[in-house]
Amino acid sequence: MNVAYVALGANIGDRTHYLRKALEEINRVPTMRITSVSSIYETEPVGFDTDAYFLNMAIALETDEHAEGLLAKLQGIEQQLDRVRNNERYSSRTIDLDILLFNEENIEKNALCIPHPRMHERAFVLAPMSEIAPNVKMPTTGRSLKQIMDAMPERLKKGVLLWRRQGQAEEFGLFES
Ligand SMILES: Nc1ncnc2c1ncn2[C@@H]1O[C@H](COP(=O)(O)OP(=O)(O)OP(=O)(O)O)[C@@H](O)[C@H]1O
Ligand SMILES: Nc1nc2c(c(=O)[nH]1)N=C(CO)CN2
Repeated sequence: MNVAYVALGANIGDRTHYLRKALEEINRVPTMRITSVSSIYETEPVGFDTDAYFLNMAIALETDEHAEGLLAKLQGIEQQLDRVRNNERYSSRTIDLDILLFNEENIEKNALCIPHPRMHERAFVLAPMSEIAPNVKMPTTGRSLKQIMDAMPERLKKGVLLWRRQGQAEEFGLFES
């Protein structure tokens, strides 16, 4: 059994619909089981210019898939949930599912880098991750996610606001503790 952490992001369309559907679709795959779900944060877009704010969250899951298999399943769910890809570096999306960590593995392939190479500099990833995995360490540096979040400059954190607290989103079902 493998343990993976996945970041979810949505900034166009009915954002909560897409987050909820992504959680449902992940849990429907027989080889994947969600074990924790963070709060949802509303976050200022980072790295590209748009007025469409994101909803971001993170989940932990157990899976029998290896990392590439998990990526393929998550990409299938992105496609099913209206994700349109274009040639731009970053663009708005109905749903984004990124693998952050997979056990304590370091993977550096063209199509798959784990830990996710930009996770340590993204408050929209670290805020939800430091709720569900505060003591989990980056296999690269040995620093815990909470340590990294706490050390992050205020200017990077200020675009990340708690939007719906963990456990208070009944319609997600999965939030029930
Ligand atoms: N850890 C990872 N999780 C998901 N995709 C990854 C990962 N590492 C590499 N990739 C590759 O990145 C490609 C682009 O993914 P995507 O379009 O979701 O990027 P993005 O979310 O826009 O940007 P970012 O990677 O900065 O979050 C995917 O096709 C996938 O092969
Ligand atoms: N706030 C926010 N900004 C982003 C996000 C995201 O999920 N949230 N994802 C990106 C590419 O993955 C680029 N910028």
